[in-house]
Amino acid sequence: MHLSDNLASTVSVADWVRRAPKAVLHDHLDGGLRPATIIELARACGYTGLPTEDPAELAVWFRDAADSGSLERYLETFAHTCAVMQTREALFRVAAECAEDLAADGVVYAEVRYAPEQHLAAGLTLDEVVDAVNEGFREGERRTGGRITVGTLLTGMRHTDRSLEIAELTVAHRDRGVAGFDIAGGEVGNPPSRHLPAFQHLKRHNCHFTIHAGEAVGAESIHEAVQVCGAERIGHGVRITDDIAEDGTLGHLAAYVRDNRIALEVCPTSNLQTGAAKDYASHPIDQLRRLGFRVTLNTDNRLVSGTTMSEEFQHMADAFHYGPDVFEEFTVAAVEAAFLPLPERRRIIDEIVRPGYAAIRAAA
Ligand SMILES: O=c1[nH]cnc2c1ncn2[C@@H]1O[C@H](CO)[C@@H](O)[C@H]1O
Ligand SMILES: [Zn+2]
Repeated sequence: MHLSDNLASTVSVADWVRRAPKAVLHDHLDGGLRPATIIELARACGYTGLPTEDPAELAVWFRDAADSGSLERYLETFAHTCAVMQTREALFRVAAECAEDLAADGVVYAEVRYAPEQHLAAGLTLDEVVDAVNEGFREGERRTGGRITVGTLLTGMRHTDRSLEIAELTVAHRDRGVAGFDIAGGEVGNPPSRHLPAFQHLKRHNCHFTIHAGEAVGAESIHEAVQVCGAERIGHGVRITDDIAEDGTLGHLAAYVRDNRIALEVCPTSNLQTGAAKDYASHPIDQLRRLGFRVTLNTDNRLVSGTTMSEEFQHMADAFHYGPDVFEEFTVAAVEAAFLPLPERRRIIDEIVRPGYAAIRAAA
């Protein structure tokens, strides 16, 4: 089946869904650019590889090209976005617009990730990349009048050998806009344990990290991420269902993940595109939430997956008849699992998330 028909740009989003306060923990900076910005940046830097110079066509191109049933092909599309994100100005602009776009969608807290090593082609240093992105996010927060708080996660790529360096970069920039670390990229053949020195460095420095696992590879990848590497959250993690019997009985790994409240950063539309799930209605998110897992709902890549937080919410509302209570649960779960100091998490939940959902219920 070609999945485009299911994809987000065709969904009609209810007004309350747009207004609902949201938190996103899993959103890639280089997977969420505005199409018109890519085209302008490509002209400015002389990149001639774009498949089209029409913004609407470009948006459709990304979504369709990524809609392949394979994670590897999904990831190929990032060559175009990374190509235009090589200067201080480009990184600043993309980050500022990211904050604006998320805030306009009702997102009040975001952790946005990217791989600094993919932005060195025009001569920036790793530190300059991180500074440019952070400054862009501060500018974006300002433009939204403080309606959103954004932290970043620095991603090491699974197929390269720079993860320790990126872990060191994370520690160096912590408390200055960087909230934690992540590992991403093709999962097959690149188990997280390859990057053990990076995780050990982060642990030694009491630094937060999440790992993409259980997307293209099954439960063994999640086991490594949690038990060998020590991940606090799991990117995707949907294939934890490999360790859950038909009748809902949990195996030891699934029980460990649930009972330790290890958050799953679930991204339904992305899962449909990469073949990690068949369709929205059979997506394991509902089963996982019923079994008591700490489930969070995320975009993964707004451009590449043709989605937004509101659209992910709406797809789940359509598939599982979720109302405000379930979205409040997902949002509180996300803030509880955020790489933020506990008082700050509590403030966002008590002062923004709970009152926002109370207002939605009162208006219904
Ligand atoms: O769902 C995903 N699984 C694995 N890797 C991903 C996913 N989405 C994006 N990236 C990879 O992460 C890099 C840094 O942001 C992107 O360039 C892309 O290669
Ligand atoms: Zn991802």
